Amino acid sequence: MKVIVMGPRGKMGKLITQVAAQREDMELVAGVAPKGRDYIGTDLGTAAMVGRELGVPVTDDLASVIDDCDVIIDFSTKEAAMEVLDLAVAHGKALVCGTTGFGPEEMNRFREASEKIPMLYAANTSKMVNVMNKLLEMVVNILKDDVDVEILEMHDQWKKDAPSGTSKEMGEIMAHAMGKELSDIAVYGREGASPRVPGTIGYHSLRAGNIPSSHTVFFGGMGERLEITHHSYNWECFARGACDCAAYLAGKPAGFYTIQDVLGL
Ligand SMILES: NC(=O)C1=CN([C@@H]2O[C@H](COP(=O)(O)OP(=O)(O)OC[C@H]3O[C@@H](n4cnc5c(N)ncnc54)[C@H](O)[C@@H]3O)[C@@H](O)[C@H]2O)C=CC1
Ligand SMILES: O=C(O)C1=N[C@H](C(=O)O)C[C@H](O)C1
Repeated sequence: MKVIVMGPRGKMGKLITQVAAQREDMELVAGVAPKGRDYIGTDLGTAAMVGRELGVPVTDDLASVIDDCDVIIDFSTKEAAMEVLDLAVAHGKALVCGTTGFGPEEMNRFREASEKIPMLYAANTSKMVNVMNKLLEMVVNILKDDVDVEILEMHDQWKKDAPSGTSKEMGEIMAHAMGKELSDIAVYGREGASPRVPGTIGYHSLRAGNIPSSHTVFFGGMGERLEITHHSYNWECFARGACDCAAYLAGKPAGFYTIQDVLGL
């Protein structure tokens, strides 16, 4: 599978390049970075600190290399992601997008694109987080309105979006299990929102240091509390999952795919 990685000097792009470079089923054909970066034109292996040259460049022009690839892996920014999406559709290329921070309009654009290309969107490519999502669905199905649901997520100080894409996905899964729309029941922060309205899902975001990613869902009952938590120690689990998602798209027809499909959940 021939792969282009967006943002190969970014936190995720670098790790994805390193993981893809080790895989027998993947061949990196280019990295794409924003214009003006001093590493444009250098070898992708050097730019992404793979430990060896890969013999392919970092370019600032996706259009000039896109026909060489089978799939694009994009963990960049929500603005860049829309440009990548348009080019992937125009050139009929598969796309894995793990970027977060999108609103409903942008998510609809991914859905529309999936009529023309194999499109996989995953706000979290960790296997364990997606197992956790199944547990959350199960808890809500069993406990229903007997519990108050609050989500606390922690990330590094540089993260651009809040709440995290993962916590939005978790909220959507639980709201769906409650037969509700997340937009009708989400409460962001607690200031001005106490006492608690039953049946809502509370959101709390913490940003500090270089915390990789933590998500805890609290189910508050009477005289007891259940907490389900995922901690990542670094970003490797997400990079491995991203490459698994790309490999899953090999030979797939146009359609909207998720990491649940990849993991068979
Ligand atoms: N789905 C998942 O499991 C995960 C998703 N993420 C998401 O991935 C995104 C990126 O996260 P990080 O790597 O931490 O950010 P980062 O800021 O370290 O990296 C972003 C990269 O995108 C590049 N970029 C920006 N505009 C570009 C353009 N027009 N063309 C090419 N490259 C461009 C930047 O140069 C930078 O290298 C965020 O939205 C984050 O929430 C992060 C970790 C896991
Ligand atoms: O920015 C991150 O680091 C992460 N972003 C994703 C999110 O917004 O949920 C996934 C993971 O939490 C790491």
